[in-house]
Amino acid sequence: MDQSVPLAAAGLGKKYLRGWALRDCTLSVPAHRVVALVGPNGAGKSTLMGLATGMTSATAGSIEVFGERPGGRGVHPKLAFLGQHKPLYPQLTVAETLHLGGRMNPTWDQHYARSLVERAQVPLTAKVGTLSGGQRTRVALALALGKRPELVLLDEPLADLDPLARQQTLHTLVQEAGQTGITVVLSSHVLAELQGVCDHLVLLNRGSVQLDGEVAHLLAAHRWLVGPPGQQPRGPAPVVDVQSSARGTAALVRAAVSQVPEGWRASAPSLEDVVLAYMRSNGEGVAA
Ligand SMILES: Nc1ncnc2c1ncn2[C@@H]1O[C@H](COP(=O)(O)OP(=O)(O)OP(=O)(O)O)[C@@H](O)[C@H]1O
Repeated sequence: MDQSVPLAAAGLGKKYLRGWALRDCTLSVPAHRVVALVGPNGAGKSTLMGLATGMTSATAGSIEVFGERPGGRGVHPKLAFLGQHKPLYPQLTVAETLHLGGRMNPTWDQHYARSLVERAQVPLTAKVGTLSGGQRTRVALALALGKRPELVLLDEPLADLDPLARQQTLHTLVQEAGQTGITVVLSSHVLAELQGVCDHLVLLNRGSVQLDGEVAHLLAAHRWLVGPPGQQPRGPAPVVDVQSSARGTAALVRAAVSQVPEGWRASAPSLEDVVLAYMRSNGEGVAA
């Protein structure tokens, strides 16, 4: 029971009738970080968030939010969750929605919630049902953050936004996280936009944790090697994934800069390169 750790799981498993959605997951989300939760469709990201909020219960192992097991008293008071389907009433105005948020949350900060929608230029008098997808997301985000949580779980909150709205919403989120010190866990399939936004990464694959660490450490621990076609890089560096074509071979390896095999060129991978290589290795890549 460590109350300073926003989210921790040990041997966590969730089994549905069709099989295990999560299996033997052990992870610890550090405080004051923006954490990317990534993985292919069906990897177990939403299931993990459902377990953290107490919406569903574990079949095996344990999960704790600030040292407490979810369930019983409802969502932990320090936790806010925003799911793929934003829980907004279309017939209410934005101002009424925020008012309702205040009635439902004892820790509500009306001034802050209002400033978030105003900064996003969402009209307070507009009915929620008339807003664009992007505007609705900003209202839902204000509802989540207005509760002044210490941990926010966002399950693909940007999925229905255009690229500019995604960028602006992410920017707001990171800015708020930096200023308030909250921990944000954000699931997303758009890997390219996570670099520079997230400082910690958890990759789920087939219900298990495949990568879990600081983004800077993960990037420093991998190299992208390009070499002759039809060859594998030789040397001590463990290979995560290799892709070959008539033009050459590209491999992601776990290695420091100095360990470059002869005939190969090394470069720094992007976060997207690293995540995709581990996803392609289908759970069999070398764990970082
Ligand atoms: N209520 C449920 N009943 C039965 N199986 C479920 C249920 N919810 C999820 N699953 C299964 O559990 C697995 C993990 O699903 P989950 O929604 O957690 O994955 P995800 O990583 O969030 O996927 P996506 O990226 O597609 O949203 C999938 O195989 C899914 O079919």
